[in-house]
Amino acid sequence: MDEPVLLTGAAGRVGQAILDGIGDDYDWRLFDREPPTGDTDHEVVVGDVTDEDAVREAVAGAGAVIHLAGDPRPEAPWESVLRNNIDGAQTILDVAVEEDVEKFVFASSNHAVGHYEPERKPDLYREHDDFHLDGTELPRPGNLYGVSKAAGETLGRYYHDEHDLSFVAVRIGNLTVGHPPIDYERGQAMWLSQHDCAHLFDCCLSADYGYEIVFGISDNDRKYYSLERAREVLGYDPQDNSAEWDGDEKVV
Ligand SMILES: NC(=O)C1=CN([C@@H]2O[C@H](COP(=O)(O)OP(=O)(O)OC[C@H]3O[C@@H](n4cnc5c(N)ncnc54)[C@H](O)[C@@H]3O)[C@@H](O)[C@H]2O)C=CC1
Ligand SMILES: O=C1O[C@H](COP(=O)(O)O)[C@@H](O)[C@H](O)[C@H]1O
Repeated sequence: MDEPVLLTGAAGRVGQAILDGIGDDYDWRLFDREPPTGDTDHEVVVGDVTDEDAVREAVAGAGAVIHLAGDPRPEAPWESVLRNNIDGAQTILDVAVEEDVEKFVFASSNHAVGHYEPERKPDLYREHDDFHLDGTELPRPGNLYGVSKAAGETLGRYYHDEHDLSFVAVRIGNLTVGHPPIDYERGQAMWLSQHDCAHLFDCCLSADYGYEIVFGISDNDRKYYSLERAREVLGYDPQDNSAEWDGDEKVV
């Protein structure tokens, strides 16, 4: 991609994982309401994703947007997800279309489908269980944060259908850097390693697609999210698996 890639929420955990992995591979423009704490060689715009003027400055000339900025807390209150996640997503999608952005990558979440779990857990989190979600199922959010992520996916559907924007929602599992979550079966089922995270978002920038929903997890034996669509459409080829770890030690 010749044009800059706008990375919103760049100062956060997922943003850092992406920059650590593929920071040298694109011409990045970073956007966050928090100024970067360390030195960066990348262009930086500080602003709020609900501020249309700041968003326009950030989006102008970008070929693609990875939109991470938002409230990531599963327990976040409605006021916060309404503003930061739903209004923020609509603001930047609208500007992205006006500014002729080609691809829009949206950080959705496992919590958009969290209510498939209560009656199936804990078996669902174990290798022997064969229940899988594949991204074609209806959202069943497990909390208001999940509702905001389902709303972001639906906003993307609208901007794709109405304005032909290429849109992919990545339902990120549990990004944990260094090793999978310890003593947490749900987290091990949906672990996304730092390496696989950067690779997946790289795929989202390189592949051609119309509207997609994929799951953003590593190739964990315990997984109950299918990786087929991410493999087929994006060329995602995850290298990590929480089963290869015993606590914080890699044993395979
Ligand atoms: N970390 C994870 O395992 C998962 C993350 N996600 C999603 O990925 C995205 C990034 O998550 P993390 O990096 O973990 O969160 P984080 O809290 O570490 O980073 C979010 C960044 O967005 C910025 N931000 C928040 N609201 C903003 C606003 N209104 N305007 C401008 N900047 C704003 C914050 O300053 C922060 O730097 C979020 O949308 C989250 O919902 C989804 C599933 C799992
Ligand atoms: O969407 C998110 O999901 C992960 C995993 O959820 P959890 O409830 O099993 O911890 C969470 O860690 C992350 O903060 C959140 O943004």
